[in-house]
Amino acid sequence: MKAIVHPTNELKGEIQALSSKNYTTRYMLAAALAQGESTLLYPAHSEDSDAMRRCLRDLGAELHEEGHRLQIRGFGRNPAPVQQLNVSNAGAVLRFLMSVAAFCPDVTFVNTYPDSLGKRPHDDLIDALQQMNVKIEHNNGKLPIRIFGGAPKGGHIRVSGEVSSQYLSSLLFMTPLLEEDSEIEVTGDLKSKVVVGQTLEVLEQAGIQVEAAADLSRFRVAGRQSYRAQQYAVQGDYPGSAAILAAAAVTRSDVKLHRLSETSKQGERAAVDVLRAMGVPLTHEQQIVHVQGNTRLKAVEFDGDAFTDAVLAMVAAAVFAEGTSRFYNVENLRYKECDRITDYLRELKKAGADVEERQDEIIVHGKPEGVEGGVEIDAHYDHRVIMALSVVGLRSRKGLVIRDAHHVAKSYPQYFEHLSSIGARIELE
Ligand SMILES: O=C(O)C1=C[C@@H](OP(=O)(O)O)[C@@H](O)[C@H](O)C1
Ligand SMILES: C=C(OP(=O)(O)O)C(=O)O
Repeated sequence: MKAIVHPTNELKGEIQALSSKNYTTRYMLAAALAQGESTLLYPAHSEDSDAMRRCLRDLGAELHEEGHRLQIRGFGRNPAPVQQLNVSNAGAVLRFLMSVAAFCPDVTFVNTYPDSLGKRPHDDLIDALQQMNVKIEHNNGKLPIRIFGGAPKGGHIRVSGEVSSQYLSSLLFMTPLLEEDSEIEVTGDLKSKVVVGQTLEVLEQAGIQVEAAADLSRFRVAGRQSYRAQQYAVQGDYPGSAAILAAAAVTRSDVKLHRLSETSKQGERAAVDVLRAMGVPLTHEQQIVHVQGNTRLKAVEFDGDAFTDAVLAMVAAAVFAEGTSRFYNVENLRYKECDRITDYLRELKKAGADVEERQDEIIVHGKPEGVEGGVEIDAHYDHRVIMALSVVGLRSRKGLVIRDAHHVAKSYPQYFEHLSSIGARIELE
Protein backbone atom coordinates (compact mmCIF):
# COMPACT_ATOMS: atom_id res chain seq x y z
CA MET A 1 0.00 0.00 0.00
CA LYS A 2 1.13 3.55 -0.80
CA ALA A 3 0.12 6.49 1.36
CA ILE A 4 0.02 9.78 -0.52
CA VAL A 5 0.23 12.55 2.04
CA HIS A 6 -0.82 15.93 0.67
CA PRO A 7 0.12 19.23 2.29
CA THR A 8 -2.50 20.02 4.92
CA ASN A 9 -2.75 23.31 6.82
CA GLU A 10 -5.40 22.53 9.37
CA LEU A 11 -6.36 19.60 11.57
CA LYS A 12 -9.47 19.58 13.71
CA GLY A 13 -11.35 16.92 15.60
CA GLU A 14 -11.29 14.31 18.35
CA ILE A 15 -9.72 10.87 18.41
CA GLN A 16 -9.92 7.99 20.86
CA ALA A 17 -6.32 6.82 21.32
CA LEU A 18 -5.61 3.26 20.25
CA SER A 19 -5.00 0.72 23.02
CA SER A 20 -1.48 0.37 24.36
CA LYS A 21 0.70 -2.10 22.52
CA ASN A 22 3.06 -2.66 25.44
CA TYR A 23 0.33 -3.25 28.02
CA THR A 24 -1.56 -5.54 25.66
CA THR A 25 1.47 -7.80 25.14
CA ARG A 26 2.21 -7.82 28.87
CA TYR A 27 -1.35 -8.51 30.03
CA MET A 28 -1.79 -11.28 27.46
CA LEU A 29 1.43 -12.86 28.63
CA ALA A 30 0.53 -12.54 32.33
CA ALA A 31 -2.86 -14.11 31.54
CA ALA A 32 -1.23 -17.01 29.67
CA LEU A 33 1.21 -17.63 32.52
CA ALA A 34 -1.70 -17.88 34.97
CA GLN A 35 -3.71 -21.07 35.25
CA GLY A 36 -7.31 -19.84 35.41
CA GLU A 37 -9.21 -17.51 33.16
CA SER A 38 -8.22 -13.86 32.83
CA THR A 39 -9.98 -11.05 30.98
CA LEU A 40 -8.40 -8.18 29.06
CA LEU A 41 -10.63 -5.19 28.40
CA TYR A 42 -9.80 -3.11 25.33
CA PRO A 43 -6.81 -5.15 24.09
CA ALA A 44 -4.95 -3.68 21.11
CA HIS A 45 -5.63 -5.03 17.63
CA SER A 46 -2.57 -4.84 15.43
CA GLU A 47 -0.08 -7.15 13.77
CA ASP A 48 2.04 -7.33 16.93
CA SER A 49 -0.83 -8.06 19.28
CA ASP A 50 -2.22 -10.59 16.78
CA ALA A 51 1.17 -12.29 16.75
CA MET A 52 0.94 -12.61 20.53
CA ARG A 53 -2.61 -14.01 20.28
CA ARG A 54 -1.50 -16.58 17.69
CA CYS A 55 1.63 -17.70 19.56
CA LEU A 56 -0.15 -17.99 22.91
CA ARG A 57 -2.78 -20.20 21.26
CA ASP A 58 -0.01 -22.33 19.77
CA LEU A 59 1.48 -22.59 23.25
CA GLY A 60 -1.82 -23.93 24.60
CA ALA A 61 -3.70 -20.87 25.89
CA GLU A 62 -7.41 -20.67 25.08
CA LEU A 63 -8.51 -17.30 23.75
CA HIS A 64 -12.09 -16.09 23.23
CA GLU A 65 -12.74 -12.59 22.05
CA GLU A 66 -15.98 -10.69 21.78
CA GLY A 67 -16.16 -6.96 21.28
CA HIS A 68 -13.68 -5.27 23.61
CA ARG A 69 -13.27 -8.34 25.83
CA LEU A 70 -10.58 -10.95 25.42
CA GLN A 71 -10.74 -14.00 27.66
CA ILE A 72 -7.61 -16.06 28.11
CA ARG A 73 -7.32 -19.40 29.90
CA GLY A 74 -3.64 -19.72 30.62
CA PHE A 75 -1.19 -22.62 30.65
CA GLY A 76 0.79 -21.56 33.71
CA ARG A 77 4.29 -23.00 33.56
CA ASN A 78 3.21 -25.87 31.31
CA PRO A 79 2.96 -24.63 27.73
CA ALA A 80 2.08 -27.14 24.99
CA PRO A 81 5.10 -28.76 23.30
CA VAL A 82 4.74 -26.62 20.17
CA GLN A 83 7.51 -27.03 17.58
CA GLN A 84 7.38 -23.71 15.74
CA LEU A 85 6.37 -20.18 16.58
CA ASN A 86 5.95 -17.27 14.18
CA VAL A 87 6.03 -13.87 15.86
CA SER A 88 5.83 -11.93 12.56
CA ASN A 89 7.81 -8.70 13.04
CA ALA A 90 7.15 -8.24 16.77
CA GLY A 91 10.34 -7.80 18.78
CA ALA A 92 8.77 -7.72 22.22
CA VAL A 93 6.65 -10.79 21.46
CA LEU A 94 9.70 -12.73 20.31
CA ARG A 95 11.86 -11.76 23.27
CA PHE A 96 9.11 -12.39 25.85
CA LEU A 97 8.25 -15.79 24.36
CA MET A 98 11.87 -16.93 24.09
CA SER A 99 11.83 -17.28 27.89
CA VAL A 100 8.46 -19.06 27.84
CA ALA A 101 9.92 -21.44 25.25
CA ALA A 102 12.45 -22.47 27.89
CA PHE A 103 9.61 -24.52 29.40
CA CYS A 104 9.09 -26.40 26.08
CA PRO A 105 11.25 -29.27 24.84
CA ASP A 106 12.11 -27.93 21.37
CA VAL A 107 10.73 -24.77 19.76
CA THR A 108 11.97 -22.94 16.67
CA PHE A 109 11.17 -19.25 16.19
CA VAL A 110 11.02 -18.83 12.43
CA ASN A 111 12.31 -15.89 10.43
CA THR A 112 9.46 -14.34 8.42
CA TYR A 113 10.83 -10.76 8.27
CA PRO A 114 14.48 -11.32 7.23
CA ASP A 115 14.95 -7.61 6.46
CA SER A 116 13.52 -6.32 9.74
CA LEU A 117 13.17 -8.54 12.84
CA GLY A 118 15.51 -10.97 11.06
CA LYS A 119 18.30 -8.40 11.41
CA ARG A 120 17.74 -7.60 15.09
CA PRO A 121 20.08 -8.99 17.78
CA HIS A 122 18.98 -11.32 20.57
CA ASP A 123 22.43 -12.44 21.81
CA ASP A 124 22.09 -10.96 25.28
CA LEU A 125 18.89 -12.88 25.99
CA ILE A 126 20.31 -16.04 24.44
CA ASP A 127 23.32 -15.68 26.71
CA ALA A 128 21.14 -15.24 29.81
CA LEU A 129 18.97 -18.26 28.96
CA GLN A 130 22.07 -20.36 28.37
CA GLN A 131 23.16 -19.55 31.93
CA MET A 132 19.83 -21.12 32.98
CA ASN A 133 20.48 -24.57 31.49
CA VAL A 134 18.64 -23.82 28.25
CA LYS A 135 20.31 -24.98 25.04
CA ILE A 136 19.90 -22.67 22.06
CA GLU A 137 20.81 -22.87 18.39
CA HIS A 138 20.80 -19.57 16.55
CA ASN A 139 22.00 -17.70 13.53
CA ASN A 140 24.66 -15.48 15.10
CA GLY A 141 22.26 -14.19 17.74
CA LYS A 142 19.50 -13.69 15.18
CA LEU A 143 16.48 -15.63 13.85
CA PRO A 144 15.85 -18.47 13.29
CA ILE A 145 16.34 -19.44 16.93
CA ARG A 146 15.80 -22.98 18.22
CA ILE A 147 15.31 -23.39 21.95
CA PHE A 148 15.74 -26.73 23.71
CA GLY A 149 14.19 -26.12 27.13
CA GLY A 150 12.37 -28.28 29.57
CA ALA A 151 14.32 -27.73 32.74
CA PRO A 152 15.32 -24.07 33.07
CA LYS A 153 17.11 -23.23 36.31
CA GLY A 154 17.14 -20.04 38.38
CA GLY A 155 20.05 -18.77 40.46
CA HIS A 156 22.35 -15.92 39.57
CA ILE A 157 21.59 -14.65 36.05
CA ARG A 158 23.50 -11.87 34.32
CA VAL A 159 21.84 -10.05 31.45
CA SER A 160 23.05 -7.05 29.49
CA GLY A 161 20.70 -4.08 29.26
CA GLU A 162 22.85 -2.24 26.69
CA VAL A 163 20.80 -3.07 23.60
CA SER A 164 17.23 -3.63 24.76
CA SER A 165 15.20 -3.74 27.96
CA GLN A 166 13.07 -6.52 26.48
CA TYR A 167 15.61 -9.19 27.48
CA LEU A 168 15.32 -8.20 31.13
CA SER A 169 11.52 -7.94 30.97
CA SER A 170 11.43 -11.41 29.44
CA LEU A 171 13.41 -12.89 32.34
CA LEU A 172 11.29 -11.01 34.89
CA PHE A 173 8.15 -12.63 33.49
CA MET A 174 9.57 -16.15 33.48
CA THR A 175 11.76 -16.48 36.60
CA PRO A 176 8.85 -16.39 39.11
CA LEU A 177 7.72 -19.73 37.67
CA LEU A 178 11.04 -21.51 38.27
CA GLU A 179 11.67 -23.97 41.09
CA GLU A 180 14.65 -21.96 42.35
CA ASP A 181 14.84 -18.33 43.43
CA SER A 182 16.66 -16.03 41.02
CA GLU A 183 18.85 -13.01 41.27
CA ILE A 184 19.02 -11.06 38.04
CA GLU A 185 21.98 -8.75 37.59
CA VAL A 186 21.74 -6.23 34.78
CA THR A 187 25.10 -5.41 33.23
CA GLY A 188 25.91 -2.28 31.24
CA ASP A 189 23.71 0.77 30.94
CA LEU A 190 20.07 -0.36 30.85
CA LYS A 191 18.24 1.14 27.85
CA SER A 192 14.51 1.93 27.74
CA LYS A 193 14.55 1.71 31.53
CA VAL A 194 11.11 3.24 31.80
CA VAL A 195 9.54 0.30 29.99
CA VAL A 196 10.79 -2.04 32.71
CA GLY A 197 8.53 -0.05 35.05
CA GLN A 198 5.57 -1.25 32.95
CA THR A 199 6.75 -4.84 33.36
CA LEU A 200 7.03 -4.43 37.13
CA GLU A 201 3.60 -2.80 37.28
CA VAL A 202 1.99 -5.69 35.40
CA LEU A 203 3.81 -8.30 37.51
CA GLU A 204 2.52 -6.62 40.63
CA GLN A 205 -1.02 -6.54 39.27
CA ALA A 206 -0.68 -10.27 38.53
CA GLY A 207 0.28 -10.96 42.14
CA ILE A 208 3.97 -11.65 41.41
CA GLN A 209 6.53 -10.38 43.87
CA VAL A 210 9.81 -8.95 42.66
CA GLU A 211 12.36 -7.02 44.69
CA ALA A 212 13.96 -4.42 42.47
CA ALA A 213 16.96 -2.20 43.25
CA ALA A 214 16.03 1.47 42.83
CA ASP A 215 18.38 1.81 39.84
CA LEU A 216 17.00 -1.40 38.25
CA SER A 217 20.42 -3.04 38.23
CA ARG A 218 19.44 -6.03 40.42
CA PHE A 219 16.28 -8.02 40.99
CA ARG A 220 15.43 -10.79 43.43
CA VAL A 221 12.68 -13.05 42.23
CA ALA A 222 11.40 -15.86 44.41
CA GLY A 223 10.65 -19.09 42.55
CA ARG A 224 7.45 -21.20 42.76
CA GLN A 225 5.16 -18.16 42.43
CA SER A 226 1.96 -18.23 40.41
CA TYR A 227 0.29 -15.62 38.26
CA ARG A 228 -3.18 -14.71 39.45
CA ALA A 229 -5.92 -15.04 36.84
CA GLN A 230 -7.85 -11.77 36.81
CA GLN A 231 -9.19 -8.82 34.83
CA TYR A 232 -6.96 -6.19 33.24
CA ALA A 233 -7.98 -2.98 31.46
CA VAL A 234 -5.63 -1.77 28.73
CA GLN A 235 -4.94 1.98 28.71
CA GLY A 236 -4.47 4.25 25.67
CA ASP A 237 -1.20 4.10 23.73
CA TYR A 238 1.25 6.99 23.90
CA PRO A 239 3.80 5.91 21.24
CA GLY A 240 1.17 5.78 18.48
CA SER A 241 -0.62 8.86 19.77
CA ALA A 242 2.67 10.77 19.75
CA ALA A 243 2.49 10.83 15.94
CA ILE A 244 -1.02 12.30 15.98
CA LEU A 245 0.13 14.87 18.56
CA ALA A 246 3.12 15.76 16.39
CA ALA A 247 0.82 16.18 13.37
CA ALA A 248 -1.37 18.55 15.39
CA ALA A 249 1.73 20.40 16.59
CA VAL A 250 3.09 21.18 13.11
CA THR A 251 -0.24 22.38 11.66
CA ARG A 252 -2.88 24.90 12.63
CA SER A 253 -4.99 22.64 14.75
CA ASP A 254 -7.63 22.03 17.34
CA VAL A 255 -7.27 18.34 18.15
CA LYS A 256 -8.27 16.35 21.21
CA LEU A 257 -6.86 12.91 21.95
CA HIS A 258 -8.80 10.94 24.54
CA ARG A 259 -7.74 8.00 26.77
CA LEU A 260 -4.25 9.29 27.55
CA SER A 261 -3.71 8.94 31.28
CA GLU A 262 -1.68 11.72 32.94
CA THR A 263 -0.20 9.19 35.37
CA SER A 264 0.62 6.45 32.87
CA LYS A 265 3.95 4.64 33.27
CA GLN A 266 4.51 4.78 29.52
CA GLY A 267 7.69 6.75 28.96
CA GLU A 268 6.26 8.14 25.72
CA ARG A 269 3.88 10.20 27.86
CA ALA A 270 6.85 12.59 27.74
CA ALA A 271 5.84 13.43 24.15
CA VAL A 272 3.41 15.87 25.77
CA ASP A 273 6.29 17.52 27.70
CA VAL A 274 8.50 17.63 24.61
CA LEU A 275 5.81 19.38 22.57
CA ARG A 276 5.11 21.74 25.45
CA ALA A 277 8.83 22.57 25.57
CA MET A 278 8.63 23.26 21.83
CA GLY A 279 6.08 25.92 22.69
CA VAL A 280 3.06 24.06 21.32
CA PRO A 281 -0.15 25.30 22.97
CA LEU A 282 -1.66 22.26 24.70
CA THR A 283 -3.38 21.05 27.84
CA HIS A 284 -3.50 17.60 29.41
CA GLU A 285 -6.43 17.03 31.74
CA GLN A 286 -8.85 14.21 32.46
CA GLN A 287 -7.01 11.89 30.09
CA ILE A 288 -7.41 14.31 27.18
CA VAL A 289 -4.51 15.96 25.41
CA HIS A 290 -5.83 19.04 23.64
CA VAL A 291 -3.47 20.57 21.08
CA GLN A 292 -4.19 23.94 19.53
CA GLY A 293 -1.28 24.19 17.17
CA ASN A 294 -0.27 27.50 15.64
CA THR A 295 2.57 26.07 13.47
CA ARG A 296 5.26 27.81 15.55
CA LEU A 297 7.73 25.50 17.28
CA LYS A 298 10.98 26.05 19.19
CA ALA A 299 14.00 23.74 19.16
CA VAL A 300 14.53 21.39 22.15
CA GLU A 301 17.16 19.06 23.62
CA PHE A 302 16.05 15.81 25.24
CA ASP A 303 17.38 12.44 26.38
CA GLY A 304 15.33 10.33 23.99
CA ASP A 305 15.83 7.06 25.87
CA ALA A 306 13.03 8.09 28.22
CA PHE A 307 10.49 8.02 25.35
CA THR A 308 12.11 5.65 22.88
CA ASP A 309 9.05 4.87 20.72
CA ALA A 310 8.07 8.54 20.40
CA VAL A 311 11.48 9.90 19.37
CA LEU A 312 10.79 9.66 15.63
CA ALA A 313 7.53 11.60 15.94
CA MET A 314 9.25 14.26 18.07
CA VAL A 315 12.06 14.54 15.52
CA ALA A 316 9.40 15.03 12.82
CA ALA A 317 7.98 17.95 14.80
CA ALA A 318 11.48 19.37 15.34
CA VAL A 319 11.99 19.43 11.55
CA PHE A 320 9.76 22.56 11.57
CA ALA A 321 11.12 24.21 14.73
CA GLU A 322 13.06 27.44 14.92
CA GLY A 323 16.64 26.45 15.78
CA THR A 324 18.58 23.22 16.26
CA SER A 325 17.13 20.34 18.27
CA ARG A 326 19.06 17.43 19.71
CA PHE A 327 17.79 14.02 20.82
CA TYR A 328 20.61 12.20 22.59
CA ASN A 329 21.18 8.77 24.19
CA VAL A 330 19.22 7.10 21.41
CA GLU A 331 21.69 4.54 20.05
CA ASN A 332 19.31 1.67 20.62
CA LEU A 333 17.00 3.15 17.96
CA ARG A 334 19.47 1.47 15.60
CA TYR A 335 18.26 -1.98 16.71
CA LYS A 336 14.55 -1.60 16.05
CA GLU A 337 12.43 -2.46 12.98
CA CYS A 338 15.10 -0.65 10.96
CA ASP A 339 18.07 1.49 11.90
CA ARG A 340 15.92 4.35 13.16
CA ILE A 341 18.86 6.75 12.97
CA THR A 342 20.54 6.11 9.59
CA ASP A 343 17.48 4.81 7.69
CA TYR A 344 15.08 7.35 9.13
CA LEU A 345 17.39 10.30 8.56
CA ARG A 346 17.97 9.20 4.96
CA GLU A 347 14.22 9.44 4.34
CA LEU A 348 13.94 12.77 6.19
CA LYS A 349 16.73 14.21 4.03
CA LYS A 350 14.95 13.03 0.89
CA ALA A 351 11.89 14.93 2.08
CA GLY A 352 14.02 18.06 2.44
CA ALA A 353 14.78 18.10 6.18
CA ASP A 354 18.17 19.23 7.48
CA VAL A 355 19.27 16.49 9.89
CA GLU A 356 22.54 14.99 11.11
CA GLU A 357 23.34 11.74 12.83
CA ARG A 358 25.83 10.72 15.49
CA GLN A 359 26.20 7.16 16.74
CA ASP A 360 23.73 7.89 19.55
CA GLU A 361 22.17 11.22 18.59
CA ILE A 362 19.81 12.84 16.14
CA ILE A 363 20.36 16.53 15.39
CA VAL A 364 17.70 18.53 13.59
CA HIS A 365 18.28 21.96 12.08
CA GLY A 366 14.69 23.19 11.95
CA LYS A 367 13.05 24.69 8.88
CA PRO A 368 10.03 26.69 10.01
CA GLU A 369 9.38 27.56 6.36
CA GLY A 370 8.60 23.87 5.65
CA VAL A 371 10.30 21.25 3.49
CA GLU A 372 10.06 20.61 -0.24
CA GLY A 373 8.72 17.02 -0.34
CA GLY A 374 7.62 15.69 -3.71
CA VAL A 375 9.51 12.41 -3.28
CA GLU A 376 8.83 8.74 -2.53
CA ILE A 377 9.74 7.53 0.94
CA ASP A 378 10.85 4.00 1.78
CA ALA A 379 9.12 2.66 4.92
CA HIS A 380 11.95 0.28 5.90
CA TYR A 381 9.24 -2.06 7.34
CA ASP A 382 8.89 0.43 10.17
CA HIS A 383 5.52 1.67 11.45
CA ARG A 384 7.17 4.51 13.36
CA VAL A 385 9.07 5.74 10.26
CA ILE A 386 5.77 5.70 8.34
CA MET A 387 3.92 7.69 11.00
CA ALA A 388 6.74 10.22 11.45
CA LEU A 389 7.16 10.80 7.71
CA SER A 390 3.41 11.35 7.34
CA VAL A 391 3.77 14.22 9.84
CA VAL A 392 6.54 15.73 7.71
CA GLY A 393 4.44 15.27 4.56
CA LEU A 394 1.63 17.39 5.98
CA ARG A 395 3.94 20.41 6.15
CA SER A 396 5.78 19.86 2.89
CA ARG A 397 5.20 21.94 -0.20
CA LYS A 398 4.67 18.99 -2.58
CA GLY A 399 3.50 16.21 -0.29
CA LEU A 400 5.11 12.78 0.17
CA VAL A 401 4.41 9.31 -1.12
CA ILE A 402 5.17 6.66 1.50
CA ARG A 403 5.77 3.25 -0.05
CA ASP A 404 4.80 0.06 1.83
CA ALA A 405 2.75 2.13 4.25
CA HIS A 406 0.74 -0.99 5.21
CA HIS A 407 3.50 -1.74 7.73
CA VAL A 408 1.86 0.91 9.91
CA ALA A 409 -0.43 -1.96 10.97
CA LYS A 410 2.37 -3.42 13.09
CA SER A 411 1.11 -1.22 15.90
CA TYR A 412 -1.55 1.19 14.56
CA PRO A 413 -3.70 -0.19 11.69
CA GLN A 414 -6.21 2.67 11.95
CA TYR A 415 -3.52 5.39 11.86
CA PHE A 416 -4.33 6.86 8.43
CA GLU A 417 -8.04 6.63 9.10
CA HIS A 418 -7.55 8.55 12.37
CA LEU A 419 -5.37 11.17 10.72
CA SER A 420 -7.84 11.60 7.83
CA SER A 421 -10.73 11.91 10.29
CA ILE A 422 -9.20 15.14 11.65
CA GLY A 423 -8.67 16.57 8.18
CA ALA A 424 -5.32 15.28 6.92
CA ARG A 425 -5.41 14.94 3.14
CA ILE A 426 -4.22 11.38 2.58
CA GLU A 427 -4.91 8.91 -0.21
CA LEU A 428 -4.19 5.22 0.15
CA GLU A 429 -3.59 3.11 -2.93
O1 LIG B 1 9.12 -3.97 26.41
C1 LIG B 1 8.47 -3.52 25.47
O2 LIG B 1 7.28 -3.81 25.28
C2 LIG B 1 9.13 -2.58 24.54
C3 LIG B 1 10.38 -2.07 24.82
C4 LIG B 1 11.10 -1.10 23.97
O3 LIG B 1 12.15 -1.78 23.30
P1 LIG B 1 13.71 -1.72 23.76
O4 LIG B 1 13.80 -2.12 25.17
O5 LIG B 1 14.37 -2.68 22.83
O6 LIG B 1 14.16 -0.30 23.54
C5 LIG B 1 10.17 -0.50 22.93
O7 LIG B 1 10.91 0.15 21.93
C6 LIG B 1 9.29 -1.54 22.30
O8 LIG B 1 8.42 -0.96 21.36
C7 LIG B 1 8.42 -2.24 23.32
C1 LIG C 1 10.38 -1.20 18.55
C2 LIG C 1 9.09 -1.48 18.57
O1 LIG C 1 8.56 -2.70 18.78
P1 LIG C 1 9.22 -4.14 19.02
O2 LIG C 1 10.57 -3.97 19.62
O3 LIG C 1 8.26 -4.83 19.93
O4 LIG C 1 9.27 -4.81 17.66
C3 LIG C 1 8.09 -0.40 18.41
O5 LIG C 1 6.88 -0.66 18.63
O6 LIG C 1 8.43 0.73 18.04
